[in-house]
Amino acid sequence: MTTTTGPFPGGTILGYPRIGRRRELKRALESHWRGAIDDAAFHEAARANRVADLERLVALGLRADDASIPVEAAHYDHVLDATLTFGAVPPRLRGRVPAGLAGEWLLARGEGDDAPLEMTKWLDSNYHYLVPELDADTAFSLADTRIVDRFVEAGRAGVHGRPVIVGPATYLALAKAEGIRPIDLADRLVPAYGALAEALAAAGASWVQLDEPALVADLDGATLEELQAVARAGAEAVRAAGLQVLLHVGHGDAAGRVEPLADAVDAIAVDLVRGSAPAGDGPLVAGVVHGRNVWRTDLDAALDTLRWLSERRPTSVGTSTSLQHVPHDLAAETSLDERLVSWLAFADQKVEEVVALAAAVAGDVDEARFAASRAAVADRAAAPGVRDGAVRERLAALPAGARDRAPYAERDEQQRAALDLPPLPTTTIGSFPQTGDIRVARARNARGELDDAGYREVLRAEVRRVVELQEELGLDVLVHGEPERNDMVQYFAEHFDGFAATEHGWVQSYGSRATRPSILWGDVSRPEAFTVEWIAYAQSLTSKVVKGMLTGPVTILAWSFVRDDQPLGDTADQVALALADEIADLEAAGIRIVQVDEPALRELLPLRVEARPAYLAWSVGAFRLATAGAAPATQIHTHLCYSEFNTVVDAIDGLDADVTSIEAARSKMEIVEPLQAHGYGRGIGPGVYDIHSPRVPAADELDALLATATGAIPDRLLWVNPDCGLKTRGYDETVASLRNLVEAAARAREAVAVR
Ligand code: MET
Ligand SMILES: [Zn+2]
Repeated sequence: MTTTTGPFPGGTILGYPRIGRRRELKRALESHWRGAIDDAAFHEAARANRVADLERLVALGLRADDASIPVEAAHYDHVLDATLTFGAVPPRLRGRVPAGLAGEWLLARGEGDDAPLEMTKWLDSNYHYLVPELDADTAFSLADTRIVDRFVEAGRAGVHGRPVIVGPATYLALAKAEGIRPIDLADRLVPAYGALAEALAAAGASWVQLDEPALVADLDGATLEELQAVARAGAEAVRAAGLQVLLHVGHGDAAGRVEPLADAVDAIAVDLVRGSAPAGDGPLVAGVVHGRNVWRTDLDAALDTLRWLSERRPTSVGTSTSLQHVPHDLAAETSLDERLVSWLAFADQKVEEVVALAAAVAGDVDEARFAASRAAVADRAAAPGVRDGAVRERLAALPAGARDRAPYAERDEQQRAALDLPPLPTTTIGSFPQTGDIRVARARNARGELDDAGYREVLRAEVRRVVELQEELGLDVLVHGEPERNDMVQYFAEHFDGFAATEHGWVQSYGSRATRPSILWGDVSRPEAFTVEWIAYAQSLTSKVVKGMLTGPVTILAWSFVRDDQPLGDTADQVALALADEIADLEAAGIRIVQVDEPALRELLPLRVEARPAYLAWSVGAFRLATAGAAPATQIHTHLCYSEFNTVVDAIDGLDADVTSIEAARSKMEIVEPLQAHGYGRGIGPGVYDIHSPRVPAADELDALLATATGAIPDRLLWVNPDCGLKTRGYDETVASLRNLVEAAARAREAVAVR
């Protein structure tokens, strides 16, 4: 049993996965959206999932009676929960958001002409939250009681829990607003937190967790002093209702950022995996168990830290962030290598680590558990594959210039001669619609009902269809369509040494969507070529040039669970060399253009300004290492999407790709101006077709976007392409959209020819 070492419980977690051990919440959401279940059935399924999780946390050893257990579990998104709780209806929907689930889905998913709230990545994670939309008329009140209701529900299940909500500083820092800075709405928002706290106090709550990760990030929308002032006001409003406040920052180094708030809160939860303890002697929840990665905690090292801290201040054991970023339970994995399993901890195992550490701090050391942790740490350090001599020697022996290609002018000349493309060449980003037939064939192949030869024939037929379609549409640079890829990272992980794939390791990406990140556990290399077969087959079907298609090192790291025993940059370089081998084989097979996608380049950008130059140096360096071996006549493309790239134009230039396609349609070509200002001098394809929507872009829309592009980018550099891959779209809308795109490019070509 854990004991209390301070005014706060001895051990806690800052949040838990909400999608359900078997993705029960996903199924409930999608059934409700389909109309297969009614509101009552949805609420019952969501309730059952929440209560099962609470019971699980108690069974794992968290105390049920002292606010150790966080109570949250949003239906769709925790930022949306705050939006609904405080009635922050987007101005464009004022007076039109129905009560209950219908209103929640309207904000989350949109309906007809009403777009949903925009979706953006949560801090530096791959989780997407719904961005609050505010304006000068936004008023806040306690408009929805879900936070209180869930606390009461937990009580009925025997758990005196700790309600969790995004704090006001972070809520406003992550919001967008028309005509006003969101942070300037704090005076209106804070009293609503007070009202919520009063309702929670009336329901019997003792502690409230305010999540304020914005305090450890450098964000454009507010200064640190402003964020601190708003966070303080929020905490004071909650305390005024008689509740105790746990301020949770997590997500990086809180030292130097939260000290001024110490007197306004009752405990601070910080990330000690990525940061250090803030100064002071106030109660700390020491986040020594990593909430964002899947490695087993080194319990000895963690206990040392905890003992040192607890001699100086009241200290509880915690996770570095919510556990929502890791899968539920390692025990669900039946096909992972046993040795690898012994090095890992998913959410449930991390809860057990917290409980064991809390007991140890209180003097009750579970020797067997500590011994097992020690053995795992030692075994992992020495295991074959974790360090591969050949990979390490190759990296250590990289010649000077291993990251440099020939000067662009020389490449450009050779590529123009080799490729013979028209001005404003048209292309796509790689994937074509993943049809139901392909998915069924893949599933049947996995179950052994369709043999490998049969599966390959289904895929080859799809490649034929995609090549024929592109020829018929008149695209200039063709792709094979990526039918063989379930996922643009997992497919690479499956073909590289040093990676493992899980069976049930789902992590929520947004709403009902989850991904299954691969685990990068060892030194990475590529045993044999794996994309060449598909690209070369596509090239054999056409006289037009077919682009090879690879996923870049940064994106492979960003969308996997990555080893924590060496710098990320070293791991990225290993992946880069594996990709370089693939590029060499593509060239040898006669492929003249290779695209290396880096959609996550911006996502991994550190939250703190001071850490950004080092990140950009290694990430850009890894891309260059992957591509520098290509012959000058081979055209290297890259593709960037999912983010606002305006702030990293230098890094985009640093990639030294010959052609960069970049998401731009929804932002109306916002990126072209910074590129122009920078004097960007290589090929660029700002996306003109927003593939995130089923809408077919109309001719005049495409003409307008292309006019903006041709106005800012020299004709000889401009490419015409969609924003991103087409794999989530249907064939009908894809064909219609690409037809319009090719026609618009032809019109733009004529217009630039007469200038
Ligand atoms: C998220 S970026 C996707 C790029 C990939 N080549 C595709 O077309 O699907
Ligand atoms: Zn993309």
